[in-house]
Amino acid sequence: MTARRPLIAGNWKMNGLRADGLKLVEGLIAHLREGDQPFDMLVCPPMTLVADVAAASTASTLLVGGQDCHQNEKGAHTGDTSAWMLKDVGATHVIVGHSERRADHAESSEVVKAKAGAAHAAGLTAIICIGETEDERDRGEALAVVSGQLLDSLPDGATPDNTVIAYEPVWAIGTGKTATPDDVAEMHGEIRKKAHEKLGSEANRLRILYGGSVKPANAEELLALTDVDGALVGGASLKVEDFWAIAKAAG
Ligand SMILES: O=C[C@H](O)COP(=O)(O)O
Repeated sequence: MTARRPLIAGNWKMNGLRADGLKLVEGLIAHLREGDQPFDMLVCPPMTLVADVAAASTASTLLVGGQDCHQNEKGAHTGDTSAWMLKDVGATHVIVGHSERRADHAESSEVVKAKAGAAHAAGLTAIICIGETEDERDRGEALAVVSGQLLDSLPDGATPDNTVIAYEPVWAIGTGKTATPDDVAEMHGEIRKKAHEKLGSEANRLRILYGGSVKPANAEELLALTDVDGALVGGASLKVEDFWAIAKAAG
């Protein structure tokens, strides 16, 4: 059995002015300094705060990431940010293919794959998000949709050291609904099985996070599942004590 260190990642989405973000990070760092923790903790603030949060975290174990990157290194892409720029200001990770970007910006798995490849080239770990809609689940297509997204979004050169997968059923995001532990266990098992097609036995080291209304009340049950190696948390990552309680559930 391969030991995988849990990753507890917070996606702040489009939330947080400078003072809020820095206060949140200060609270998390204070907790991290309480002692060695059996998990990695990552925050992904909005682009405006990545540099400040990274600077505030340098003397701690808190990791910092972006919420998206462009697939190119530089160029005429107004409003976009490259993986190299994130790396330059201290990020170590970047989320790609979040369902909100797939929906709001029509990002296909092909684009997500290119973004993950750019993240790797820049020296960042890509957190590739995959997940089915409620209609797809109702039609019995969840496993097929998620497997397809996984295989289509994983770039060549992906390894468990530069890639994390986040399974986020779209219908569970920000809704208070969570997939049942049985559904999550089945999906994560399937994702690992499919990952073997691309990564071979290295897939046993791949971290697969669950995301979708994770909160202190359900974290322990979800994080105890065999193939759940952490969480990608939205709303509850905006409160120090809630996010910390979720992380502690991983220990
Ligand atoms: O990236 C995080 C997910 O979209 C989950 O968000 P949520 O915890 O607010 O449901």
